[in-house]
Amino acid sequence: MPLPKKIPRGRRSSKEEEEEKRILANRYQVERKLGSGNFGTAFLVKDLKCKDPKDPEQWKVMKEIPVGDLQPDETVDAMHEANLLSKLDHPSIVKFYDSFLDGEFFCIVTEYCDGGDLEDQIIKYRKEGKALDEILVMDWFVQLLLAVQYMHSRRVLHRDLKTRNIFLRNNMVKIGDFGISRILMGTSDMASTFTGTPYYMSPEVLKHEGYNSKSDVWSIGCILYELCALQHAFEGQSLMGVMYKIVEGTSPQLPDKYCKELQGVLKLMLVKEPEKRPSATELTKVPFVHRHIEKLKNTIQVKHKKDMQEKEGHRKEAEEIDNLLRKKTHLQTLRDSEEDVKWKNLSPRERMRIRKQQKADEEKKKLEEAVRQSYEETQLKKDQIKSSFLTSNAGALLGGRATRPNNVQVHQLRSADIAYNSRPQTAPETQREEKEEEFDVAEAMLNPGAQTMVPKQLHVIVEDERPITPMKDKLVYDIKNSSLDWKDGIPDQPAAADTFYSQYEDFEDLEEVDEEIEGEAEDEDELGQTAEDVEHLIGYMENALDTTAEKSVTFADDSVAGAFGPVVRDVKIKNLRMDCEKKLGKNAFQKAYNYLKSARFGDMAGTVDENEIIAGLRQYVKNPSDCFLVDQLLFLEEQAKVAKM
Ligand SMILES: Nc1ncnc2c1ncn2[C@@H]1O[C@H](COP(=O)(O)OP(=O)(O)OP(=O)(O)O)[C@@H](O)[C@H]1O
Repeated sequence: MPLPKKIPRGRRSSKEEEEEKRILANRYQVERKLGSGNFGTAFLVKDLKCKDPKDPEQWKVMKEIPVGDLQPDETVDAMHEANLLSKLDHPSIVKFYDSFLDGEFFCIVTEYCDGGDLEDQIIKYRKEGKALDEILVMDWFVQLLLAVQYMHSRRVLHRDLKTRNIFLRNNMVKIGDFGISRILMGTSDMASTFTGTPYYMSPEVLKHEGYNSKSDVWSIGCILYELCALQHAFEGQSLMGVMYKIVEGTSPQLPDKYCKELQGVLKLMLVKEPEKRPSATELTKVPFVHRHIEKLKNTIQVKHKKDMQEKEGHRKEAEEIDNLLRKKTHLQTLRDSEEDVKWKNLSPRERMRIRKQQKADEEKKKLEEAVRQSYEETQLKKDQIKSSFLTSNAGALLGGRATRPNNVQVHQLRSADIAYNSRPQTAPETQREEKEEEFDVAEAMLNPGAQTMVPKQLHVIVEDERPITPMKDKLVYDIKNSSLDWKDGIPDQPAAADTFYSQYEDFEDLEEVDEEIEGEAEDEDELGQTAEDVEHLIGYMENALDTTAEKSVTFADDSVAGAFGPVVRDVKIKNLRMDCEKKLGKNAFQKAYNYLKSARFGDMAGTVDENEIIAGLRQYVKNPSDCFLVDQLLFLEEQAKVAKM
């Protein structure tokens, strides 16, 4: 998984930078703000408990929800609910990790999904003028259905399913905020209708008939429609218009591109009466859905098997490299300690011999350097001789004898190879031949008479007053035998380790190999995480395909008092008011608000129809549909008033 993108420093306010330094619960370091929702603010955080800086699981989401100044005993229910949620685990549900109180905030820590949400996808497709492929729609829908089935079988309702709450991670969909509304709002009837956007609300919820498991099914029906049509299932110019369509309107039609069976599934999910609407489990038994679960299971299984084989291949390769490196280190250690032991076991005579050879090694280096320098100087001299000879004796060379320069001596040595053999190894063979050729010409110029007398195999070193001594000659001979490799306790040919090292010629150094292995391990981690999810999903699909599975029942939440309810609701109302002011401007907002309040709940209530209300709003705002949020605000304020009575 790619690490979360960083916002460039310049684009962050100093407050945001300050935010980034915060560490909560001694564990979560705020990285950046992701956005604000109905209840609070979401942040990307780094889990400091994850020690591996490359572990993608270190990135989590923390939602900070203002809940006011509560006594610890007032939060017991919420904490208990949160604890239960953290025990649930499904590959298509955003994992709930942790929760804690931090001052006046209730904090929830969940899995981070880096692939955006379904609303983003819908907007993207709409902008590009494209439609989502039916198979992709069904792949996502099946995952959503199985996730809802899982939660419902544990008697947990979502209450706020919408495309903005469904995330993508590693090409799998994941539902966020499952069970959160129960923690925050409890399960009172008041809470049942208290959600943000109305587009996914079921008729029974809008009619205050209570929220139950079928209400979640309605919401995924709306999501299914939106994925196909790229617009809400129930649209309207005003909140009331949307609500009216949900309660009274007909079921929307999918675009022709999608098959009749899919249209049939949608129709089942958008049945107005919850008792006639199928449960998530019943939907998995609808032949079209059942077949798709089977198809998806097979596709995932084949791909998973291939991924696993590839992973196994990578793992084996990484293991081999790892083993070889271990052997290499081990061998080196052994070799070092062997040398220690063997050194101790040597006789004084042998030790003396080795010391001598070590000394010879050092001398060898010195001599090599001296020979190299001498060689270079000689070449330089020859060049000088050649050019001065050619300029000053050109005539003589052409017609008679050349003059020999005074400061040059020529030494002919029987131990001929020495000069070249002890030359630095880097001198290429061709260069060597060229030099020999050059030398012969120079020699001919220096000593034309001797030219035929110099045997071809003899090499001559030209030195500036520095003859090679017998002592040096002897050292050069010693160099050839100065290897310090071991065999049977005495220096010998290169050890097996060198042959072993040669396998690593491709690697610049050990660090590079380590990085390579680390990289493989990282891929493996990511695959490991995905693989786990995939295996779980296959398991859930197998269960869903089991026709003997029990039939599910409709249920509503068990009664839980939402301790945070009143505060959370007030925060939501405050935020909504701010959003309205921002959208319409303070002045226009206030006028539209007063007018709508009177039309919905005041003097005008029941005397004007929806068209008249829209026409009335035109006095204050250019686009009456911009007052959608104002309607929502009024609706929430009314609920809060009733709740306080
Ligand atoms: N698990 C997650 N992984 C990645 N991004 C997330 C996650 N949860 C939330 N976000 C992002 O954080 C931002 C705020 O999310 P939040 O859920 O608080 O509000 P919302 O979804 O916009 O509205 P609502 O409160 O109605 O759910 C959004 O941009 C959302 O995409």
